[in-house]
Amino acid sequence: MQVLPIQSGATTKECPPQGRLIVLTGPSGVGKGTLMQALLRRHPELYYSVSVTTRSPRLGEINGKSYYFISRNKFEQLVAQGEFLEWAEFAGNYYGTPREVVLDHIRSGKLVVLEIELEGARQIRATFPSALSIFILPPSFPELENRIRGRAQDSEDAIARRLRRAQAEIEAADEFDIQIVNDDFETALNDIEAALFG
Ligand SMILES: Nc1nc2c(ncn2[C@@H]2O[C@H](COP(=O)(O)OP(=O)(O)O)[C@@H](O)[C@H]2O)c(=O)[nH]1
Ligand SMILES: Nc1ncnc2c1ncn2[C@@H]1O[C@H](COP(=O)(O)OP(=O)(O)O)[C@@H](O)[C@H]1O
Repeated sequence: MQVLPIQSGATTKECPPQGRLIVLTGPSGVGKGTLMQALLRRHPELYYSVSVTTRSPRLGEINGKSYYFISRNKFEQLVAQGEFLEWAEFAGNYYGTPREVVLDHIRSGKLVVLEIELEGARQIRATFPSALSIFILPPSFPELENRIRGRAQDSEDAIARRLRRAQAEIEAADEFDIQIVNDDFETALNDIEAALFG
């Protein structure tokens, strides 16, 4: 007996585009931002959600591109108005994902990618069970410290806070759908692509 394919190409084309939320998380300094930039360069069709933060801009960061930089008062006002899909406090600053713009892009069929810390990623897992969550791991803890120091953009105090938090974050890796070790950069990038498009 001949087995026919279940779906023809024509049927697939008639389906409405399927939007999805993708979450990239992992400890500070593991390379999430660098991986995300490379991913966006290779796949301009992805929609990257620019977060809102109360942290001060680093050298070269542009308001509206890296983050929307706002005051704590303003952030708290936005929280009270329910403007965030998720938000968290990290190393003394607030970070949040704007709700409406993300939902609009998912509704219009886009793959929407978030690069956020652990607490926010947990909130997304709870509220969006269909989201794909990817946890990026460092090859080792000393290498993570090297990367944070190598970036040379944080004070000693901020580095210490990030490292303390990183240990606990790494222990949460298994809560997420996929774990990828960012040792060789190209390999890690290919692994993310495989998770998204493979
Ligand atoms: N929950 C949450 N975390 C965010 C958001 N935007 C960025 N983060 C995370 O906040 C942490 C600190 O970010 P940042 O100050 O830019 O430092 P870096 O990513 O460690 O270089 C990182 O783990 C980011 O992924 C957000 O909208 N929500
Ligand atoms: N696979 C890798 N091997 C070596 N260094 C890396 C790798 N991936 C990222 N880095 C470097 O590590 C540092 C931290 O990366 P970053 O993307 O800022 O991390 P995060 O966004 O997770 O805080 C940067 O200097 C970046 O160039």
